[in-house]
Amino acid sequence: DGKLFCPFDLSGITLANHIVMAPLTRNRAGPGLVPGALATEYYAQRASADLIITEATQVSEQAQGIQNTPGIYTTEQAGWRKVTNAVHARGGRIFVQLWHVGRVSHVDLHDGKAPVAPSAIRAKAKTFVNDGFADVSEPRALELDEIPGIVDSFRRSAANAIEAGFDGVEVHGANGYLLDQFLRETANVRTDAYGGSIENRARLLIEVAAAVADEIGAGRTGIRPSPVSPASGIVPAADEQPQFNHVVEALDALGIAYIHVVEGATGGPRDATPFDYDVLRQRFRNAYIANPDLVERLKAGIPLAQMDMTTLYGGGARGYTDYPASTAFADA
Ligand SMILES: C=C(C(=O)O)c1ccccc1
Repeated sequence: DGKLFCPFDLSGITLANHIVMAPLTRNRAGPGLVPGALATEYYAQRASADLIITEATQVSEQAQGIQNTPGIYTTEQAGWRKVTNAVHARGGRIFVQLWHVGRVSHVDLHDGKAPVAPSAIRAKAKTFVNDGFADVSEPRALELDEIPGIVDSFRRSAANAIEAGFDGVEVHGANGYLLDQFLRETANVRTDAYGGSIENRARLLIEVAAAVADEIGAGRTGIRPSPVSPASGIVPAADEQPQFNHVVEALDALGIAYIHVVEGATGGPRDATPFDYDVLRQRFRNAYIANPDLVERLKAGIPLAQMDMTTLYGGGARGYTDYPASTAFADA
């Protein structure tokens, strides 16, 4: 509809186009779970999207669920500043996606301690630890008095994000991770204020969103939900509409900048809708990894490079920073 390359006002932040780089886990964090040595180049190469949402970034040690994913809860992890400076130097904007995996984790990442969850219900899912796939571990239910600490870890990480130069944060409320686990009857059987009804199951997500918005401003706060996705062992209820109607209404009341909805299954088939999302998703999702200059290619109608599926997660420059920008512009 011709808006793709038109400017866009995101709560006072003027974006040059309607193209956003989606959060993409790449498992290349360095020791101390700081952004990897190549992260600055990787994100700077893709700054023309004008808004980048980083890979999921954990808000505490407890929040980690896969090897080599970065954090933003220690002083050392303020190393993100190199990334934000490089993206800003190219006129781009960048939000960090704040993540707590909850039960989608493994005891080997937590010195033998059980991962946490709304209830002690193990996900039928695998994670990647010790350089291999393994079933996620049996979680323990969070005590009621631990929940304020979870909210606070998001609040503090949001403050760290602004300190590190990010333009805002996206709270990861999707894909079967902690905040999504609380939303689901099949993962959350609590009988306290955080379970047993639509409002109670949404309480933690809304408290986190409110704390982040209070800390850094609603206009710098986004949320990612995934209403019907079965990702990470989540079993959606037969009808998730009432639950997510409530979530969206409560988030809207906070005045946050955006809601970034996963439509259909994460990385899988979309719901039966009159619009074929699959073509768009394949084109933009794959393209973003393999085409650092996606915006320019789309503008000029230059064919898109295809991504190498074997170098998505972990490793070094191959399949990360070595995708070339198109030379067609040089000839033009
Ligand atoms: C953070 C992820 C998500 O939101 O799905 C993720 C994690 C591991 C591999 C791919 C994606």
